[in-house]
Amino acid sequence: MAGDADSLPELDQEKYDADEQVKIICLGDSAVGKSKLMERFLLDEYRPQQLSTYALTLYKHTASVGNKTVAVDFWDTAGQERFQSMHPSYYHKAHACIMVFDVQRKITYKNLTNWYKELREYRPEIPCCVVANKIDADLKVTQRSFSFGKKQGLPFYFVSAADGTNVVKMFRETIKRAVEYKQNPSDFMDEVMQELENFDLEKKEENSEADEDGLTAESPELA
Ligand SMILES: Nc1nc2c(ncn2[C@@H]2O[C@H](COP(=O)(O)OP(=O)(O)OP(=O)(O)O)[C@@H](O)[C@H]2O)c(=O)[nH]1
Ligand SMILES: [Mg+2]
Repeated sequence: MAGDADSLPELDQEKYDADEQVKIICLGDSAVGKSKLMERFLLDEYRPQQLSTYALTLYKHTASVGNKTVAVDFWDTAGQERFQSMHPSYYHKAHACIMVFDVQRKITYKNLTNWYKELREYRPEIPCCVVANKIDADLKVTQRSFSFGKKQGLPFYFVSAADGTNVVKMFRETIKRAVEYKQNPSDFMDEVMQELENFDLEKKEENSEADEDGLTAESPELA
């Protein structure tokens, strides 16, 4: 389920037999609970102690959206200050973003501005949401209003990776928005990518139809 930088070649292998495939990234300062949220959603369990995420963890998940099977790649990385910003490949081809802060540390909320700015440099249009984590530690915070993202119309969730509040809802809605975005990209480059992907699929289908007819690319009939 979880991998690390060493298992990255896996990305190049044949993808799942899914109708759709999306990549969702997670941003936020160190220790806001990004990894715990993913663990909670994917494994539905929570281990209180963990070392900081070292480099990159890739979680693979299969979801159902409507009548479609969707293969989801969740990318999780350490948001440590020591990295300052993410490598561009982290953003590359992402279809949605989850931005997390810790309700107990104001600075992590302030830093959302920087994360958001960087996200928009690479991915100007992808759906994004703002997640206030660790509400189990102080339920009163849910009465406060956090205006970051309101102007941009970003969905906002109060969640807790520790007790699971709103975690499934937040992930499910994000997956749905990622799929919608992939199908109707508003970014020019993404439109091109989607066209190419459709073209590839059509080609594959044509080839497999030809195979069924006993024809292969080498067949003289196709020459
Ligand atoms: N009380 C409480 N603690 C939490 C919650 N989520 C995470 N934590 C704790 O916060 C710490 C950091 O969680 P991680 O998931 O490792 O944070 P991260 O954002 O992945 O951190 P990096 O990998 O360093 O970027 C851990 O000690 C968790 O146990 C939560 O919902 N409530
Ligand atoms: Mg982590």
